[in-house]
Amino acid sequence: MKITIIGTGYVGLVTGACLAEVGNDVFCLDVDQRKIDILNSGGIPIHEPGLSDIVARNIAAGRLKFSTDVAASVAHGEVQFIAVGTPPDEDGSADLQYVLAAARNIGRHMNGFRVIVDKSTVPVGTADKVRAAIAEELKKRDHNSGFAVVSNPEFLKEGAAVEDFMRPDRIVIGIDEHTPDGQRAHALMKKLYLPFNRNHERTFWMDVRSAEFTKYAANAMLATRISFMNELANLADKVGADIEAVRHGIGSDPRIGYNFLYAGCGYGGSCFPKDVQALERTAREYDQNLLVLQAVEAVNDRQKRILGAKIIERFGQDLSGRHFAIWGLAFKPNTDDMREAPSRVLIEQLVSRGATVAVYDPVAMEEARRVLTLDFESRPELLQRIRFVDTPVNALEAADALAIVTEWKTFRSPDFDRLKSMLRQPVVFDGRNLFEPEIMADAGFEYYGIGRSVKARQE
Ligand SMILES: NC(=O)C1=CN([C@@H]2O[C@H](COP(=O)(O)OP(=O)(O)OC[C@H]3O[C@@H](n4cnc5c(N)ncnc54)[C@H](O)[C@@H]3O)[C@@H](O)[C@H]2O)C=CC1
Ligand SMILES: O=C(O)[C@H]1O[C@H](OP(=O)(O)OP(=O)(O)OC[C@H]2O[C@@H](n3ccc(=O)[nH]c3=O)[C@H](O)[C@@H]2O)[C@H](O)[C@@H](O)[C@@H]1O
Repeated sequence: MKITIIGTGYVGLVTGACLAEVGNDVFCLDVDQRKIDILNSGGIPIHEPGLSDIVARNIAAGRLKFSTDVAASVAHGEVQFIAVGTPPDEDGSADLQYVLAAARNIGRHMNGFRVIVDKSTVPVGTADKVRAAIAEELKKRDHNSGFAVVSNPEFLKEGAAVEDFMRPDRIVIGIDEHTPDGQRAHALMKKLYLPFNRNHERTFWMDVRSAEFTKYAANAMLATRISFMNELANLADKVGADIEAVRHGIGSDPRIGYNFLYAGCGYGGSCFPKDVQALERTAREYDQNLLVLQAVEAVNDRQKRILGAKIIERFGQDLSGRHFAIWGLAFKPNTDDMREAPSRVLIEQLVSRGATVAVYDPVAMEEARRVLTLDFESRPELLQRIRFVDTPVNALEAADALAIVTEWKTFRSPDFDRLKSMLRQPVVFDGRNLFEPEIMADAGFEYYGIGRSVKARQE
């Protein structure tokens, strides 16, 4: 099938590459010339395991193209995926300007039946706005090709995006099928996703609004689990319980399960923070307050400061003359994405109190340098206190303590003797509970996990 993907970011690029991989002829559009140039010269603008192989293979096979040519992109695909960003607006609602710009472009150029698929995460009711934007442009041109707007939210995780797309838990498709155009869209979407349903049927067909809502409900539920555990972890620290033991104890109940219950230094990324806010905002438009989600957000804001708070409690409010090593900058492992990363909050907490930091991440160094330069644009003297180093060991030199923010696999089994000898004091703040408190204590470390206070248990 001929497919167009509008927006060649994390979701658009993965969707385009994976749909090409199963034999479709895919045209990827982006307004960012730099991104398109990188892709056309054989590069990949993001770090995503497995993606560069798929992209290279499908470019070579002639099934995957990248361009900034809007008219050509609309002419290409009978199915047009909108996968542009939906960042938070000032009031927390999803900013739909990119989605609606994409829709208007389709209306301006289409010359035949088109299925427009909202892949971006968009609030309930957005498909109606997309439909209206396209209809308005068609009216201006006095043109009346048929079209249908479909919701097909994406559930992939960064760092595992290719695997998640190729082997999804579920495919959610919302179509209002009461029109012939809707029925035609159903047939096309069914054909498109056939290769992903071979092992067993994974598609859930529903109305458009329910599909739009499903995406927010999924992210809100996952964020809730994390904040719930983080809040309990902070209590566990006080009462001398071990949140990891508690996770095992409750996760064994199949109604609860083990996944997404890891306490840590807060969730980041481009999606949980903005999607929780956007759902709250939607509710307010309907005079409803989502009290649980308000708490989820507040707990997460506090949790992102938990490592800094523990460091301040240990070393005092004034950190001048102190130096800290930070391992992990990306918001999660296997990505270079720094959006809403907890590392940014910790770094700000430390350098604004006079400390210097040496920071290391296996893949996000370049992106971290870019993002932190922007974070400290108005306070360049604080940026001077950040040293970017090229190995985890180099970060440790003369540090008063090590703080771990991202659970990269390479951090899991360090040479503890070397670690101890390089740190000025053997103090470790583990924001992702990578290590066992008892083992760390036996090895002579002063160890602070999240919800795993050994000290409290020993007292
Ligand atoms: N990043 C993730 O893991 C996931 C993201 N989502 C959702 O997917 C959507 C996209 O997210 P990302 O891929 O992370 O965003 P992104 O920021 O990586 O990519 C968006 C791309 O759209 C391009 N763009 C903007 N306006 C355009 C236009 N009018 N025409 C063509 N291209 C245009 C931008 O230049 C950018 O390259 C968001 O709604 C997000 O919530 C959903 C599931 C997972
Ligand atoms: O809508 C989206 O963009 C995506 O958002 C998340 O994916 P992602 O943000 O890529 O990464 P996650 O693995 O969900 O991690 C998000 C954050 O939560 C944190 N986390 C995750 C799990 C956990 O148990 N504890 C915890 O603190 C991670 O460290 C990370 O900062 C969802 O998992 C995807 O299903 C969804 O498609």
